Amino acid sequence: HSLGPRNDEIAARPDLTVPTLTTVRGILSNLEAPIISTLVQRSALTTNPSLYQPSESSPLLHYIHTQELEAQKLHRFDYGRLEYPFTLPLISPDHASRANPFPPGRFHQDTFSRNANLTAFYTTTLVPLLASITTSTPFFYHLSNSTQNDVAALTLDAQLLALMSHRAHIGKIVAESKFAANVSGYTPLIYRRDASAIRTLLTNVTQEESVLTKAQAASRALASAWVSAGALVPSSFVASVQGAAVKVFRELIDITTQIEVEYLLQRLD
Ligand SMILES: C=C(O[C@@H]1C=C(C(=O)O)C=C[C@H]1O)C(=O)O
Repeated sequence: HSLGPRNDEIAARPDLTVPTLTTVRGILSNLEAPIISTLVQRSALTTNPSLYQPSESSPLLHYIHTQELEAQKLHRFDYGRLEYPFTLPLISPDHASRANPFPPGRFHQDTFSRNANLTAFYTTTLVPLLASITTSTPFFYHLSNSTQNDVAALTLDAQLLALMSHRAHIGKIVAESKFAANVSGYTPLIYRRDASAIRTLLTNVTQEESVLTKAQAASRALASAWVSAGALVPSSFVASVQGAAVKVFRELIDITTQIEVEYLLQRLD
């Protein structure tokens, strides 16, 4: 696909207009509860470190691959869905032409996914944190009293990674919406391929801080709700989940920012 989409593929691609930044921020905010809920559920299971070697042949990525083959048939990764697979080839990029122009505000598919960074963060940073939450009574009960529930954990890992990936790749529409609101500011930087100036122009530290503050409050609320609901979790559960949630959102902000920059570098292709 290095030559870009085939003509029939282009014809099949809708002209998708992105929402304004305020609406996109609401879309990002709407993903915080599901990400943190899944993190809370996952934190109440034990962790088998052998599933998470940082390699493409890890049981984690193998499990995700089997799910993605089915998901693809159900159109999970179609154009404009902002869901990008971890183990399958990526959708081909858009190229502007006279017959197929991309005015500001129209979504323009690029060639980037940052899923590899997410799995690296997950296996090297998040899994050790999850493993340190010593749950002696995971919610799947086996008569053998084994605390190992590999499939239950992997199912939640796959769900959590898909949600995190979706959140980060919404950076593409954040970027389009910022571009449409400031075409004359971004255009020369894109032509100069000045990634660091683009990053400076799109970064909003106040917004980032508000995302982190909300993640901290939401993780306290959701983890505490598990305790009130009767979950047999250690006394450190709420604090541990909060610590993990803040790490997750700090990483998501960084990866979202990278995705925004990369999207803009290809915006005029
Ligand atoms: C998503 C935005 O862009 C950047 C990334 C942020 C994030 O991932 O939440 C927050 C602020 C910006 O630095 C935004 O401005 O809302």
